[in-house]
Amino acid sequence: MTSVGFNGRDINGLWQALAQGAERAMTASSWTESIQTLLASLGQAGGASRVWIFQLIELSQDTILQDYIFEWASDAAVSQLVRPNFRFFETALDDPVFRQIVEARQLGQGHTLIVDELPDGALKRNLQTQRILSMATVPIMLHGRCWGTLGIDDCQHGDDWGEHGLAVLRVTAELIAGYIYRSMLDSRSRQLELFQRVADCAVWELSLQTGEFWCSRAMRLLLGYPASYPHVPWRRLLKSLPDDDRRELLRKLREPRSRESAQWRMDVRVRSIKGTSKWYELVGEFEFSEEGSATHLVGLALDITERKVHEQETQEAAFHDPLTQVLNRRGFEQRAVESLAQQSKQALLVLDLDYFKRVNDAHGHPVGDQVLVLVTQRLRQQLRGQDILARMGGEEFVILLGLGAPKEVLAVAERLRLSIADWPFTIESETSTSLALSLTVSVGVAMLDTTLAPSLALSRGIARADKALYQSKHTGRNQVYVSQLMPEKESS
Ligand SMILES: Nc1nc2c(ncn2[C@@H]2O[C@H](COP(=O)(O)OP(=O)(O)OP(=O)(O)O)[C@@H](O)[C@H]2O)c(=O)[nH]1
Repeated sequence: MTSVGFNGRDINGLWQALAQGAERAMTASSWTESIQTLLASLGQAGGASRVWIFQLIELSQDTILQDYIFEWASDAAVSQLVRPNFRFFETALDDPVFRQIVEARQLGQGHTLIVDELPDGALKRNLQTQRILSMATVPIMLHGRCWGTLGIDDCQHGDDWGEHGLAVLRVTAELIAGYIYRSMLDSRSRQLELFQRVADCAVWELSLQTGEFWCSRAMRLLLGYPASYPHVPWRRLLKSLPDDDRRELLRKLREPRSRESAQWRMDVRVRSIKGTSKWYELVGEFEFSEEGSATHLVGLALDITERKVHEQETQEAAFHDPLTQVLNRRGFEQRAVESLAQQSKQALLVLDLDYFKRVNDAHGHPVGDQVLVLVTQRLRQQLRGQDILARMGGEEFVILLGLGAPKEVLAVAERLRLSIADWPFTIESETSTSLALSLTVSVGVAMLDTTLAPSLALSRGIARADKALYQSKHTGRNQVYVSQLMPEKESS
């Protein structure tokens, strides 16, 4: 290998200095210190006057705006970093040689110049003002674009740095690009973590082709993994979802996508490895290959547990009776329709306390309230898990029984009636002695026509059970009346 470059520059010495500089730069406390270390190694080994970095700020048709941001100088006398004319300095591109150099730099090309050999013009004058005899420059490329320029000035020798000299500079520029890139990533990830903390969200990315999954530290923490945990596999994440959420998620991922329907969202419950469950809103956007097929889904996971709990509480409140805690009319209708859609044989019972007004009138509304709570408890004790009990309003209750045989339905209705009538309700009072109140209930029964749509079967069933209740009330109360056990006989 050639150890000496053009005009006696020791290229091997330069490589060696670069390698040593890069090693020292690894232990530097910051990226700027790493760069400074490299520049110094290069400058000293190359016998240069200055090694510098200009950052490209803006390039237009006619001018280039740059900033002098790093420098190693062999001597304070040749240092230019602190000079005000190098702070955000704008240079016209009217010198053809300079324009050509700037344009070639954008494409990644380096240059070596001997100032005396340059044609007269702005560039030559400019370099002569700085007393430069020879120089070499290479671009620092980031993401394929020219981020800035690394240059080496020699104010003592007018030597060509040659291809070997440029090669050393190019490798140095590559190392510098690595430091800059790392520092950018570092500060971006800090910003990201901060954003995620403030917004209570995490970032994730899924490859639709390989199933490879990446999630930010914030998400690993949310899932209960230690911050240092390197990678949460997609399969493991899927396992932490309840079955129905997992099925829905996979289904939604398989839906065909186009660039016009790139947006994606879903609410899921996720169990952390500590066993706690949380709600997340996943919002994402598909990325596409050049051929137009979806390749990745990239998105945010927002913790919406509080909102979901609140929604559930609001829904609970909207579907339940606050006094007795059983379903209200709305809740009953919803649950009953769901139940009818699943189970065919069902009977409907409407129960209304007899002369309940007297309880309120004699003992006051609060006592009436206590009775309603106790009545609900007694009714519930007679029912099975799949039966649906609701308070329709006032002192009226409704029950959807998961039974179809008329005899069994009647037996339950009778049992319910007796559970109220058979023994008095004891009402404890703080101010007076406890009260024992005897009550009875009238019951109307209807078998549901399960050949009808659930909501129609239900509304017709309620109407018939109401009629039966009316009959029960007007023929003496405290009894069970059955509308007609077989719905088809109703019209006869
Ligand atoms: N304490 C209390 N009373 C209620 C509540 N809702 C309705 N009521 C009362 O229930 C009573 C119902 O009276 P009525 O409709 O005349 O019926 P009843 O006295 O039970 O007589 P029958 O049904 O004909 O046997 C009224 O006094 C209502 O004020 C409630 O939430 N709490």
